[in-house]
Amino acid sequence: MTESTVTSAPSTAAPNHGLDNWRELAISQQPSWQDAAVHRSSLQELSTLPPLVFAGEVDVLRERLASAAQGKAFLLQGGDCAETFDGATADKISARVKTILQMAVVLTYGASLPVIKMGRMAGQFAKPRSSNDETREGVTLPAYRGDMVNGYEFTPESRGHDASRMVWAYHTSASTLNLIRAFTQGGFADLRLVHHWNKGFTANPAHSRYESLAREIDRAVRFMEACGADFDALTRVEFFASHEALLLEYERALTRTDSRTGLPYDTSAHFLWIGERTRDIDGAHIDFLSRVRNPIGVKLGPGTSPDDALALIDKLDPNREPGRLTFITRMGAKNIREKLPNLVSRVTDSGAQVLWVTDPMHGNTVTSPNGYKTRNFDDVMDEVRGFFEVHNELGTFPGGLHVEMTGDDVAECLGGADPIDQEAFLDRYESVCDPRLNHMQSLEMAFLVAGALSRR
Ligand SMILES: O=C[C@H](O)[C@H](O)COP(=O)(O)O
Ligand SMILES: C=C(OP(=O)(O)O)C(=O)O
Ligand SMILES: [Mn+2]
Repeated sequence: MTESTVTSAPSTAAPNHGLDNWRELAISQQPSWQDAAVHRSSLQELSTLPPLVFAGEVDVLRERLASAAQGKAFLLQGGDCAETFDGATADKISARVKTILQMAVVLTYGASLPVIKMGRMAGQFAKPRSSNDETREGVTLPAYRGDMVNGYEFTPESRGHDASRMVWAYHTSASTLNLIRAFTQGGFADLRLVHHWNKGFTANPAHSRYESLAREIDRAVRFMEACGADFDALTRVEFFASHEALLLEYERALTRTDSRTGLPYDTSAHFLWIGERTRDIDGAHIDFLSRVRNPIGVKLGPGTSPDDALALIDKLDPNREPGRLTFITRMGAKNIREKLPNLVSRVTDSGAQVLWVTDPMHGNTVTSPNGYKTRNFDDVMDEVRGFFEVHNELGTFPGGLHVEMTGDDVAECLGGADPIDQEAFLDRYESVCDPRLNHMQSLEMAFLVAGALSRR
């Protein structure tokens, strides 16, 4: 692993690589901190804390993503819509990592490709919102913007924007990442163990339609065993951390100069993405992320024109560097077959090679009749199918899946083979922002996607 130097105060770091240009540009979705002194001291503290990831790991990820862009690997990126500080417990973190590892084994089999495992974890604490405020029973307060900004509790104190939460987010990210590293390096990721967990999924009669694929995987594992495969070498996996780079002050304070290359890396995570609401081509987010060496994602909604996509490539990946840029499309099941082909064709014709990933969640959000923000499992799967159809038709690579999911038995998305109905929301809806696939729905999606990948 490579050492990165730790700069003292970011604003005085030299050379600066234009890392503060964003401060002069239009910026949206930022907090209004209530206490200037706390704001100053929090950023000062963040700028001296150790990096959360190392530049060498970030470089490895860029290589992995480059192979996914060429159809030689597949990205699985998943986790909460919004992580919470209270939710950073051993049980919840292990359940999420476990579910991602289980999904990855199924996808590896289906795709016959390495699966790059990445959590929306260890830093996914800031949320862009459609509205600045929330009204409940006649009382209006600032909207919840993620634990890095304010609390979910609906009181004026909790909803105030408190900059010390950025430091809290750093420490929660550090402890989450530490546990993820321990699990994925310490034996928890053993292929035999993960395979054993997956047997629990098909034991449920509701999942009998997935039995034949599960049996095939079982036979493959036995075949490996019979051939004398070294299972002890399969007890560790690479696992990368990612989040939306929304609060640029936080990202800036954790950006450090790599001592090997002298180049800036945002050490808050391996991979950062820019959301649909903050990808203004002349805005602050695009400018800042264009200047760090990490692989970058951009969410593309149904309103994205091919020219928008080409302009993003020019800004974020001017050298057309393999693995640098990932487009995460979130068109909605109704739009994807109409909107995606032109986008992909124009980008492909331009000679750029980006990694195409589907986020089948954010274009399919609806309100249930009993008032919960939800998604239908069938709509989510329809968008995934549309994504594969479009890429198959064009001969391009459907390179990955980006999902909001949890390892817990929550009820937030409707449907699935063992269906969740809206009545279940009353007891088991836990998300503080968008609805997530629960453990079983996540595995079901992996089985369905594995089927699609194996038919390619
Ligand atoms: O996760 C994405 C956004 O933060 C979320 O969908 C916004 O939700 P809202 O429309 O309820 O603000
Ligand atoms: C905010 C998110 O998505 P989008 O930018 O696609 O709306 C998200 O991924 O939680
Ligand atoms: Mn979300």
